[in-house]
Amino acid sequence: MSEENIVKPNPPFIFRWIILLVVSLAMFGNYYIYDSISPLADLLSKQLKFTDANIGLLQGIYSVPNVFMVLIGGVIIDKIGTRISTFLFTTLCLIGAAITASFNDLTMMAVGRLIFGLGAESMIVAITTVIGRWFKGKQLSFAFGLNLTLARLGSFAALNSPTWASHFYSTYKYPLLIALGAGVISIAMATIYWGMDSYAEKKYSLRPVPKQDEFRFSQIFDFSKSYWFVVLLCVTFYSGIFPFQTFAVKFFMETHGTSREMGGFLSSMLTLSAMVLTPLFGLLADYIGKRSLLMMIGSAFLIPVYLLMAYTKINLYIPMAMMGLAFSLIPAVMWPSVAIIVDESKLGTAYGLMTMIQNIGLASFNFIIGWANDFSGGYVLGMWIFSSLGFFGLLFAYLLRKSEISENGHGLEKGISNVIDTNS
Ligand SMILES: C[C@H](NC(=O)[C@@H](N)CCCCN)C(=O)O
Repeated sequence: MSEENIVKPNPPFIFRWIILLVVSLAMFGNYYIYDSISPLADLLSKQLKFTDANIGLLQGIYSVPNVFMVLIGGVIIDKIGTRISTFLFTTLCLIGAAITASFNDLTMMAVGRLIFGLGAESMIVAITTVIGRWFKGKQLSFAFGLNLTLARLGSFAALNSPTWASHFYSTYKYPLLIALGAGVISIAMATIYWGMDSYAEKKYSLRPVPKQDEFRFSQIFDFSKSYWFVVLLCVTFYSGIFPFQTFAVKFFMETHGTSREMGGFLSSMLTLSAMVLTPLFGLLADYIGKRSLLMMIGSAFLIPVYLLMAYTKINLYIPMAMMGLAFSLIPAVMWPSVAIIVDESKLGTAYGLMTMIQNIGLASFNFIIGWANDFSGGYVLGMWIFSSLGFFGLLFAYLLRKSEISENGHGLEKGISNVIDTNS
């Protein structure tokens, strides 16, 4: 019998979950490297005399290549496959982390962060494609939720490294070497994934990699108003979170007198709450619908938190818990909303475009806030900028709701409970 005629069995159940674990650990390393700068900010400014604008540059430059890269990253993944592309993008992350850890001048450290950024976002897209391939028609949303939880564990570990790796915080260099170690974990996992996926292709019957429409500029004009409100909310929301985290530890230390350990822990509260609550809020939204309303509530939480921290001596757990709620609620509802609003054939373009615009915001606001801190000699101006971003987020979520409850709505406000009601 020829090899083509042999009917291959489906992969065993456990194989799929091991693949998920392996690629999620690769993403753990990616998120660790991304968040390794913020707990170091005060050391960089003391030992290397970096300004806040320099620190903003180190974080913001990650996003610069992604303004172009995420769009072509999808095409590369389609062309060369998920195994090679995951390995290639992860290698870029590792090289970037190695360069950042090897130099002590701003230019070369920034080049390292740029190369890391070049690989990191496309690596996330490649891993998302892997999960889509292995879990489509199975427990896809749950698998994505677990993947994000393990990835955020990387952020959590990095932000709390001043506690569990306190001995290494005598110089900025050692924590960057730990981040390089996280990159080594990523490349090891990308290699194991390559081996497992090749083995599975020979032994088992697998779904083909789902093809997405290639990006065509004209498609942008086909997207609905609701899609654009989600994109605008995405860019304002994430610009109010990730660039805040860039300076958070230094801000807590200098303005609220916390230790570096405590500052790192407070910042990681966002990540911790998102690890636990994001899948739960996802379930809530699936059940009750009301997605734009939930995004309005999440945005409303954000507006006062920065001003509370800038002007009062409030217990920092309170604003950070409010921010943590927003950081759990909005992503849980926002990313899946795109799949409801946009036609499946354009989903790749829709997510690519959204991530591209998100990265424009992340780059700009890391630079702007760093500059604002240096210019004003404090953090109040930056906190007003963040609070305004919260206000615009609320406005876009409100406009989204208006559009969704009109006759042009896409069903964002409908949940499983409505379907049950209608059917009963
Ligand atoms: C799902 C979402 N991911 C992103 O926003 C990425 N484009 C950027 C991740 C930056 C590294 N922490 C998220 O993490 O909420």
